[in-house]
Amino acid sequence: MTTARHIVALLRSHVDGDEERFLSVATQLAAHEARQGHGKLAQELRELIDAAKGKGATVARRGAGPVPLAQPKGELSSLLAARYSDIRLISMVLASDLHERLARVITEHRQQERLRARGLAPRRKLLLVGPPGSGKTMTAAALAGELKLPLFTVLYDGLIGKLMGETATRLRLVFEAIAVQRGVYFFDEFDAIGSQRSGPNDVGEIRRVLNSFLQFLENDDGPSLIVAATNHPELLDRAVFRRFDDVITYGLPSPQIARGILESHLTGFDLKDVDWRQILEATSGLSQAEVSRAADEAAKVAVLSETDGIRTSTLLSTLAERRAATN
Ligand SMILES: Nc1ncnc2c1ncn2[C@@H]1O[C@H](COP(=O)(O)OP(=O)(O)OP(=O)(O)O)[C@@H](O)[C@H]1O
Repeated sequence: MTTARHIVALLRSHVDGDEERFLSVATQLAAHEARQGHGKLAQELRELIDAAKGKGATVARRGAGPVPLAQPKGELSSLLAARYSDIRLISMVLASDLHERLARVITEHRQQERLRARGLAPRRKLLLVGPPGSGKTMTAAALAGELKLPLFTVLYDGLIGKLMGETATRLRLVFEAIAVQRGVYFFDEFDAIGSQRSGPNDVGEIRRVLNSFLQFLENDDGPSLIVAATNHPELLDRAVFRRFDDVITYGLPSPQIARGILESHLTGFDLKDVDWRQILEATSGLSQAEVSRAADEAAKVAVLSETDGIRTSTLLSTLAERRAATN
């Protein structure tokens, strides 16, 4: 191939976005120049090709694939449970303001290098507050799923020690992991840290654990997301709220959200006979989790009666069952 032909082939592979072909033609060009006795030029081309290959691999690692999941080892294995999540934000039925806040966290995380380059910090320490079953855990999983990051759930049984100072030492281990292994770290029932219900009944020790947590949280400047969730914000020290980049409040579902959850769980079933006014009245006071469960139960009834149609009476009874179960 002549050099002009090489240039045509290079441009064509560039236009087609065919990087492999682009690098292969560039390698042929380097060999061609070497044969012509242009050793220095050939060497320069080879170095550029090697650099381009390395860059391509880094981009592929960062952009496309999920961040590799290193299972916690040694003492960490009793402190963190690791998994991948395939939940996406779109799997959640959310009020638009809540959706926007979570989407903003995702965007800021994806663009964190751009933000950091201008001295700006992405939102990465979140406190989720709301009643049981309102979607806090699902949110942590959706953030991990969207960002292709492993989800690490902090295991309190392992974390909370009986001996003085033990909990703070283990917390340090968790924060060391947060700094080195990129992921979404989820502290569910966050009030367990520093509340009377958990550690030894020594108020001084409880205070120390909370202070350690706040100190570690403040010092952390790594690439991981830290998500804490609580059903009991009233148990949290006021100082805690300030240390998070965002405090996001969850509530019970509005009738519109409840309908969205029912419809999404009953995709593929015929809902034309459903009396939504009655159904939505019956969802009042139930959590997102209970509404989801009721939808799944109604789906099972339909499948087992070999029908695609969901009846109002079935949904009313599965919703009533969930209400009875929560009371
Ligand atoms: N916004 C939502 N959209 C769709 N389904 C939801 C939503 N929120 C919750 N769910 C359903 O409810 C289930 C339980 O929710 P989740 O575990 O996230 O609640 P939680 O707030 O973490 O509860 P807890 O405080 O008891 O841990 C989810 O697995 C999902 O099926």
